[in-house]
Amino acid sequence: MVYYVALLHSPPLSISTQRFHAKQICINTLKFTTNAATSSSSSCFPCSITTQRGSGSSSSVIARASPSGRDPDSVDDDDDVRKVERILEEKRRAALFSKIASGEFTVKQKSVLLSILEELAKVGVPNEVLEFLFGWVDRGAVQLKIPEAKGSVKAVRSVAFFIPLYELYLTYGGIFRLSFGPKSFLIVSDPSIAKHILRDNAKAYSKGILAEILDFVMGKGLIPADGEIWRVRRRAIVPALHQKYVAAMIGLFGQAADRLCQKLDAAASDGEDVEMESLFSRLTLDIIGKAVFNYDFDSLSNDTGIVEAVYTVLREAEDRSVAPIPVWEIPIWKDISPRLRKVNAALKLINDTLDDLIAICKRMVDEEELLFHEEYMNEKDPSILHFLLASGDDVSSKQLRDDLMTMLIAGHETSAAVLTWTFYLLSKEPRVVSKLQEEVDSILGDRFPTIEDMKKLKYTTRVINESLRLYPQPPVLIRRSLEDDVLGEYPIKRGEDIFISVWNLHRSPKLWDDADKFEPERWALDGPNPNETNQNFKYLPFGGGQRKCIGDLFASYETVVALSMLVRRFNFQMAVGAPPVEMTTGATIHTTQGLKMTVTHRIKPPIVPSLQMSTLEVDPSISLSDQDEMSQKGEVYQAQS
Ligand code: HEM
Repeated sequence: MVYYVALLHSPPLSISTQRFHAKQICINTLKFTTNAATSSSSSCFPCSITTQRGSGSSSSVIARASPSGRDPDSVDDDDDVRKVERILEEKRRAALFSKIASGEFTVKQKSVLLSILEELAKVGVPNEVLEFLFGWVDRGAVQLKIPEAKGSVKAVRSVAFFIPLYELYLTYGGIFRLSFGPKSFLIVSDPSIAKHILRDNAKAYSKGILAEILDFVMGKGLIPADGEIWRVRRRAIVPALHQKYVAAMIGLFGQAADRLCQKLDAAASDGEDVEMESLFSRLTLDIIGKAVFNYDFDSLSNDTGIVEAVYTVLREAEDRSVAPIPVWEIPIWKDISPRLRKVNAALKLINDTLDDLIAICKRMVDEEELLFHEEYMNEKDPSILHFLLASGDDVSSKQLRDDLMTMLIAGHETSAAVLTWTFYLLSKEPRVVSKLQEEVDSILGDRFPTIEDMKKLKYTTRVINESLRLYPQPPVLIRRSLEDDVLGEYPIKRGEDIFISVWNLHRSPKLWDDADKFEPERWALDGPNPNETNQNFKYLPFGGGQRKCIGDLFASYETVVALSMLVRRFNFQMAVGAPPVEMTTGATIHTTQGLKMTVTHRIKPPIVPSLQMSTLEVDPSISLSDQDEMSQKGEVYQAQS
């Protein structure tokens, strides 16, 4: 994710396996107003202890309360009653001190000073003296310190960085600090802290390191942007993904998936194994190019020019996110490094292409007579770019390019990774595949999927939901605190770099039954589609709060369409002799050596679609069997024999 993350790939973790479970109390916030020695009236009324949890902090305060609700000063003195109350009060305070001393709600990492105070309490130092000392102790000296894992991680050099973070989470809990020399990160794996950062106090956090890393390719695009630029761009872009647009995209998804099916047809017929990860990457590149700026990369059949440039830039972004030293920031390096020169040339080609597309689109908008309205969509070019230009979006072409590039990257690698890991998971669960095929056969038959089918393909959707739980893309969300804050029980300073480990949240044994098991049935078919809100931030497939993914529905439908169209037509198995499927990280989770599969036609495919794919418009209701059905069937059966 970040070049600093690569520090994880350098020196073995020397971690003390201390576990911290006790509750905290911010001792210096205790206000003991009931001092019998100084105020006879105040000592009459019992103290009630309240724990304030609103902001995530857990500071205890002692407030006075009158049991009768009467004004204390107006109470007639009754010496005996007051004596009893005083004794009770003394007892209560003594009990509280002994609880503090025992560490019941006290610090998880004690300062030396606090330890001394606790020892004094244990050996019977009078309460008055302790009260004085507790009041005198500096706040910082007794504040909770976040559990810390220090060290070096040579031992895990070859592992995707979020894997050791999981092990550390099991030892250190929902929030801990990971330090390497002077640099440190907070690792968050607790749903309520994630909710606080992403939603409740989102304004206090920026994208931090992520924005620095992605600057060369996304500039001030929606993912890295913060503050006012982000607000303005989000407001401009989100309306472009309206319902009518997403519905139109279903046709595009179907066509692109069908192109992939044709490729797989050939492979199945020739008995050739296929590398599915790269095919999914091409599928989703073709989709997002059309969907965002109406450009057909045609990467399923073409591997040069602009497609190569896109991959060069993507690889660079991923390499930078895990590089140990940011060499690209060294001025002279830019001129002498052949790799950087190649990256710059690729960026130039992409930018020039985007500029051309923007110019073409501007001309189209100028010539069309369509009035702009909420669900505006040009049927010939329903792209997001077209919507933005037609809306009169007043923005520099650099900003527009940054936004388009951001969506290209955000919507390409993520969906490809979801499909890759879904097929990997399915290869191990024939039971799930059978259920999936049964549903797809009965709902889709031989048609292209429509928007109505999206509601009906419930099990298919649950398979994607579950795949996103086990392989969240990206596995970690990055933030930096812009101001001091309190996370859970811990005060933090401005400028902290934070990783919210979605991987840990999604695989936590504390939050899920059989957390590592691929079980689409854990999501009820007739229940709501799981999201961060109804799962209370233990499930974050598309993030949450104000920076939540804008393409969530798009991506859900895209993956459901591709999955359903592929499994209704083919069976997929891991290829004999395929390299082991292991994970590595870039912006998303990749395999180390691809996902090599053997594809076979299903014995009884519903039908084999074979459409002309030149335009975007597909009448989704058209049954493929209406179109030259016999000849297509002939091809299938030939291929099978
Ligand atoms: C399965 C596919 C996808 C997954 C898993 C996914 C996941 C995510 C996640 C987790 C975030 C939040 C990042 C953060 O909080 O730091 C995000 C943000 C974003 N996604 Fe997606 N995404 C997917 C597809 C798409 C698509 C298709 C598009 C575009 C059409 C898109 C555009 C964006 C944008 C622009 C943001 C930044 C939003 C903002 O910061 O305001 N994503 N995505």
